[in-house]
Amino acid sequence: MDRIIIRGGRRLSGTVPISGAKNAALALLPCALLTDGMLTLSNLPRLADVDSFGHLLNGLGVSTTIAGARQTISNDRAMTLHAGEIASTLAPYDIVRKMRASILVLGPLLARAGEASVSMPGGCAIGNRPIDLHLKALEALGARIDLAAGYVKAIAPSGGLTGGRVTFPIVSVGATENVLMAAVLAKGESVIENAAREPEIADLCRCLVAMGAEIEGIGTDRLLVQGKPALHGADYRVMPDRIEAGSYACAAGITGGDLLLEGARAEDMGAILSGLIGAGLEVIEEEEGLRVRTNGPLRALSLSTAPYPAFPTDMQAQFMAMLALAEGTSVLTETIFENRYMHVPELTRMGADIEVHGRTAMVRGVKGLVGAPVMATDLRASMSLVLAGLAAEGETQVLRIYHLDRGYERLEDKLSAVGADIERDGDG
Ligand SMILES: CC(=O)N[C@H]1[C@@H](OP(=O)(O)OP(=O)(O)OC[C@H]2O[C@@H](n3ccc(=O)[nH]c3=O)[C@H](O)[C@@H]2O)O[C@H](CO)[C@@H](O)[C@@H]1O
Ligand SMILES: C=C(OP(=O)(O)O)C(=O)O
Repeated sequence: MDRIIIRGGRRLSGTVPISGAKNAALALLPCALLTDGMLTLSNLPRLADVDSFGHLLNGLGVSTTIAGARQTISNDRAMTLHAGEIASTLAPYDIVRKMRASILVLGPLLARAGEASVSMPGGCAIGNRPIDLHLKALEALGARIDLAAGYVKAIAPSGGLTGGRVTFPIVSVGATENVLMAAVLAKGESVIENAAREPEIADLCRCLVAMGAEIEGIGTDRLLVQGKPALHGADYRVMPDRIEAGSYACAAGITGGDLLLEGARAEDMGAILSGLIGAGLEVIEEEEGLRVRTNGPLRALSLSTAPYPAFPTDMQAQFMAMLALAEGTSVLTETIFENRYMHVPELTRMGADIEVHGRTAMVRGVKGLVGAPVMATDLRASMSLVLAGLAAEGETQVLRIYHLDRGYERLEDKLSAVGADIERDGDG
C-alpha cells in the first residue's frame, strides 16, 4: 500500500490547476442512464471514485469511452457515456461499499428501467449516513421500495414514475440529486422543497437541462421539474472542484505561501473565502482563477459547518489543520456528520492543541508542528494531515492514502510543482 512522504517547512508559491469537481462528477455520471443518447462529460477528474463509477455504469450496460485525455498536470479528460439499453439494474455490494455515491444510480434506473436493486451503502468513517430521505423521496414519485438482504429493491408503477411533491425534513445533497434524476423522466410535475443548494446540484440541473429536462428554481431550495418522456444526449463540462480549491488555499495559508488556484470559481466558494479572509489570508480574483496568499500571521476564527451556502463540512478538517498554527483559539463546530473529527488525534500527535467536546473542537494555535507517521480514515481528514505535514518540521508519512486518491487528482504532482517536498512511496 502506498504512503505519502512530506518533508515540511517549504513555502508554496505558483499555480495549482483545479480539477473538475468530484462531487459534481459523481452526480453527472449517472445522468448517462437517463438517455439512449450519448453524454459526453469533459473536465472529468482522474479519481478513484470516477473510475469506480465508470465500472458501476459498465455493469449496468453503459459503454464508457475516454476521449481527449491529455497527460498533463492540468486535467482535461472527457468521457463519452452511452446507455443504448439498460442491461442490468443491479448495483452490487462490491462497488457500493467502495463508493457511497453509487446510490445515485437508484433514481435514474427507476426512472428509465422501472426498477433497481442497489446495495445499501451502510455507514462510513465520518458517520452513519442513512439513505431514508432518498427512499422516501422516490416513494413520493410512486416507487415501491423494499429492503431485503442488504439491498434496496425499488420498482416503479407499471406506467412509470409520476411527478410528486417532496419536502425534505433536512437538507440532503444526495437525496436531492437522486429524486431530481428520477423526476426529470416522471410523468407530470414534481416539486422538491428544501432541496440542497450546493453548486454541484446546480451543475447537475444544468446538465439535465442540456439533456432536454425542464427545471425551474436552479440554485434555490425549491426545484420545479416538468417530467419528459425522454431525454437526449449532451456535452457537458464538469464544474471546478471548490473543495479541492479550498484545500490548496489552506496549503497556501499553512505554508505562508502564495498560490494561484487556476480555474477556481469565487461564486461557488463564498463561505470558504470568508473563512480564509477571517484567518488572515488575502484572496484576489484574477482572470485565471483565485489567488490566495498570506498577509501576516494566521488568525483564529470560529466556524460552523452547515449546508450550502454556509461553510462546508468537506472543508472542516483542512481549516482545522491550518488553524492549528493560528494565533489564538479557534472554535469549529461540525453539524453535518457525527464523527468527522478523526483527524484530531493525528494532528495532536503532530503537536496540535485540539480538544473536542461533542460536535465542537477548540483549536488552540501552537507555534509549530512536528512531522510524524499519521493515518486517517477518510478523504478530507487525510488532506488535513497532508497540510499539517507541509508546515511541520521534519518528515511526515501519511498512510492509507487511497482515501486521498478518491478526491485529489495528482496531489503530489500539484504540490511538488509549487515547491513542496512530497513524494509517494510504494510500501506504506
Ligand atoms: C458525493 C457527494 O456529493 N458527497 C457529498 C454529499 O454527501 P451526501 O449526499 O451523502 O450527504 P447528505 O447531504 O445527504 O448528508 C447530510 C446529512 O443528512 C443525513 N442524511 C442524508 C441522507 C438521508 O437519506 N438521511 C439522512 O439522515 C446525513 O447523515 C448527513 O447528516 O454531501 C455531503 C454534505 O455536504 C458532503 O460531505 C459529501 O462530500
Ligand atoms: C465525504 C465526502 O465524499 P463522499 O460523500 O463521496 O464520501 C467528501 O468528498 O468529503
